[in-house]
Amino acid sequence: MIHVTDIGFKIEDKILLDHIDASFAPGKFNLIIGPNGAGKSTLIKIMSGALMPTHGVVHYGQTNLKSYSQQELARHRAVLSQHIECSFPLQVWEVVLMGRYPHFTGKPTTKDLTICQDAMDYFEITDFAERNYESLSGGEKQRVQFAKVMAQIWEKGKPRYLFLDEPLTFLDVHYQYRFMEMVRELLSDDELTVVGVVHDLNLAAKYGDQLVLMLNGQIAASGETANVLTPENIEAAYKIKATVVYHNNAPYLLF
Ligand SMILES: Nc1ncnc2c1ncn2[C@@H]1O[C@H](COP(=O)(O)OP(=O)(O)OP(=O)(O)O)[C@@H](O)[C@H]1O
Repeated sequence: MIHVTDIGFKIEDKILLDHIDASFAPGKFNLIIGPNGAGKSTLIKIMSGALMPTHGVVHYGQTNLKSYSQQELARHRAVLSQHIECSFPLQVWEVVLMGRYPHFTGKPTTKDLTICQDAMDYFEITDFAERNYESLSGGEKQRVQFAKVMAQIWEKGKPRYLFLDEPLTFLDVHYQYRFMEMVRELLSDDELTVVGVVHDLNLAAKYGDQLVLMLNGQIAASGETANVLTPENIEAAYKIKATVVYHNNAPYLLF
């Protein structure tokens, strides 16, 4: 469980986040939505420990995020962001192995290598394990990054935290849905807490259990998907009229 209490963040006089209170439960697909510039990535950075808030506190379970060492944090939480460049030539399996760096010193153990193989199998990239990472397409690179971050927190039996900042960038529609399904499957482990940012409101409607709608650095609405994705909330946040229809008991938006 992640608890965010009274988080504020400002740069000089610009307030990026203002009085953010939220909780993100394990075993649920928690998604943050909101228009460009609303503060979604900034909140993800603060929750993952990449940015220090100006105000407020983040807890993983009962533990204040500030009390983790960098290495301990890296063993518990992984972050997938949209920046997927690699500055030197590596084969795909070597990129995935980077996810295990917080877990070994010197040489990877057999367990590390097995985990990398399992993660590559899970994300269906084993066929190009020996390829030069830079030769892959944008979508293929993104799948390699998924395998890397999951290899980082693969082991069950302890609380783990996964942050996904616009993970669907570069993926075609097949892999967008496939990836959301894969995260859903991973959530059968109720020690895994996932918080993701997505722009596609229909993907949020289909897969999100709990949504947080951000606007101007604040939480405009939060809770169960159907209660957040209302025409009123969508118009207030995105300045666009939407009709909500229901398909298989899930809301679907028409614009
Ligand atoms: N270093 C910075 N200096 C000044 N303003 C910043 C800085 N970093 C972010 N911002 C501003 O803070 C606001 C929130 O940015 P953030 O990236 O969190 O938004 P977002 O909701 O993730 O947006 P998007 O959907 O476009 O990715 C934006 O207006 C952005 O321009």
